[in-house]
Amino acid sequence: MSQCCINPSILSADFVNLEAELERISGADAVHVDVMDNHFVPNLTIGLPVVKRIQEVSGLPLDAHLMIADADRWAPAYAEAGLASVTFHVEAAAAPIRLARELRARGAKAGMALKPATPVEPYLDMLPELDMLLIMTVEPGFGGQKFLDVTLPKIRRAAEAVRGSGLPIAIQVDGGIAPDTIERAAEAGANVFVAGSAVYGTPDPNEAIAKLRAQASAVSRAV
Ligand SMILES: O=C(CO)[C@@H](O)[C@H](O)COP(=O)(O)O
Repeated sequence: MSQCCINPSILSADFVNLEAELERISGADAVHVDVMDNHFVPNLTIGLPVVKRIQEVSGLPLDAHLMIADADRWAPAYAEAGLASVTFHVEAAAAPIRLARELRARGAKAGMALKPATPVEPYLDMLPELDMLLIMTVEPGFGGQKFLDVTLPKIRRAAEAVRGSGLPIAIQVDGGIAPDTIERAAEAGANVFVAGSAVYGTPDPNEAIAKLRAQASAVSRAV
């Protein structure tokens, strides 16, 4: 895949003016929605009712990243709500294969996220059950953190396994993605990039999206 996707995280948006903030990222590929429960991560954001409303007013597909405990119980409702993709954390799922199947059965793409310290190897057999692997490039919980270079070998390993499988599985990265880090992540094999502060922290979010996409796509074409 040479055309890379940029999914801005609305964690860095102004939550009081979300509808206007969505309009500022109209050039994005999808809206990345971070759901945090203050259990799985030490931060609290929004839940299903707000996500549903965002879905109603957004002209873009929604890409939900569930940083919540007991994902087996709560994630299927996000798929039921019609979101394009629903990503749960493997560390928070008792039965990840069953959960991925449930998400797909409800019409969503099934994504599985790994924290920086979680190895990918034990889960490579699961690839046929997934549409996306999210390799966290910071500890989940907060925007504005520094990209962890230590995650690059894991991105490489995941991308290599996906290529070997021949399956159309996206490799998403999330955390510290910015003009000075996106090329490293793309070179390692990522093709869907979540960016919060590097998009909303600029005067023109759509311009930031276009630049990030061009940077990543150029690297992706070259490798
Ligand atoms: O999931 C998370 C944080 O847990 C992310 O989606 C952040 O919101 C990304 O923010 P930046 O690092 O791009 O500022």
